[in-house]
Amino acid sequence: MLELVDLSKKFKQFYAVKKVNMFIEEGEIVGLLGPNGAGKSTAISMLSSLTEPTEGDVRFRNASIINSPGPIRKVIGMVPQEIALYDDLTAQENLQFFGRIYRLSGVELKERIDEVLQLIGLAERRKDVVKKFSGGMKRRLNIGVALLHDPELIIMDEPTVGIDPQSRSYILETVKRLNKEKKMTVLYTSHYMEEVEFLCDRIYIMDQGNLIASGTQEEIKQILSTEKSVSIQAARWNESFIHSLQNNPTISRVTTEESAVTVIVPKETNVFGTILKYAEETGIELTSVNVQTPTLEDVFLHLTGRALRD
Ligand SMILES: Nc1ncnc2c1ncn2[C@@H]1O[C@H](COP(=O)(O)OP(=O)(O)OP(=O)(O)O)[C@@H](O)[C@H]1O
Repeated sequence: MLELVDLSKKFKQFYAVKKVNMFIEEGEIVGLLGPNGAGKSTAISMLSSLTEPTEGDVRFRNASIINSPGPIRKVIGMVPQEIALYDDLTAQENLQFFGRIYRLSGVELKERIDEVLQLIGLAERRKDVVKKFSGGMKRRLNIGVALLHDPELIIMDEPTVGIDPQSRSYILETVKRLNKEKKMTVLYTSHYMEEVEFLCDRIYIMDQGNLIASGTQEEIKQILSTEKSVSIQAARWNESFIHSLQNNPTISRVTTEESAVTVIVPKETNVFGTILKYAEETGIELTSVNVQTPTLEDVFLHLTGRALRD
């Protein structure tokens, strides 16, 4: 359906997106994962024909969109990162306003608004002004606007940032439903790996303008097939314990969080004895030591040396 070919965007001397190649097939949910500043918004702005690339091409159903963006604009629904709604209008009035921009009117517009309000779970709040809405409700209405013209392809730019868990899971379930019931193709960008793991058939991972991994979840996790990650939990940590782990040559990475320390070691290594020994030497009371199946977060850490949410 959509193909990005050696796509680049340069701002002065700085590449926000560098030679990115991607494809999206009809009916897929594709995830674009990367930390803040990775280049996700710039990439989707080019693939939806809002920004012109510096180099490369975007092909929609085998035709370049650079000089003829008409066909993609007709079928695309874009959910921007920033909420674009009128605070003093009701949910329904916002949908009417944006519906007219999509050239919908009369019975068709009314039916589309009814369907969208059901989909985003705001039918009962249709007559309330948006300024009374929670952040999550505004996000849902923002998604509703992009669904008004019944797009074939919807692009969502971090649609769950800064909202309550309930709205977040509502949005994730809605995306799944749109894909399953309406066969909508979805490109979902996020810096939350668990969202992408939950939703997506295939995933692209970007960092600093570059595509650093792509494939199904299983394929991406294969990158770590020679390593395993071990999660260590304790009530308190001390620096000597962390230093001992960092100085151990078989441990390739140590990540410290409040409640857990994670180490990456070669798959065949038995690291339990070493961890117990360090804990004893440094007076740490361990509560658990577990080998974990790798997550996309681990893969990102492995490829870049940084955590996804740094
Ligand atoms: N118009 C612009 N002029 C100059 N630099 C820009 C412009 N737009 C984006 N950038 C830079 O390009 C890089 C990629 O930004 P982009 O917004 O695409 O990242 P992102 O992955 O979407 O991250 P975020 O989640 O923070 O939006 C950033 O370093 C950003 O500062």
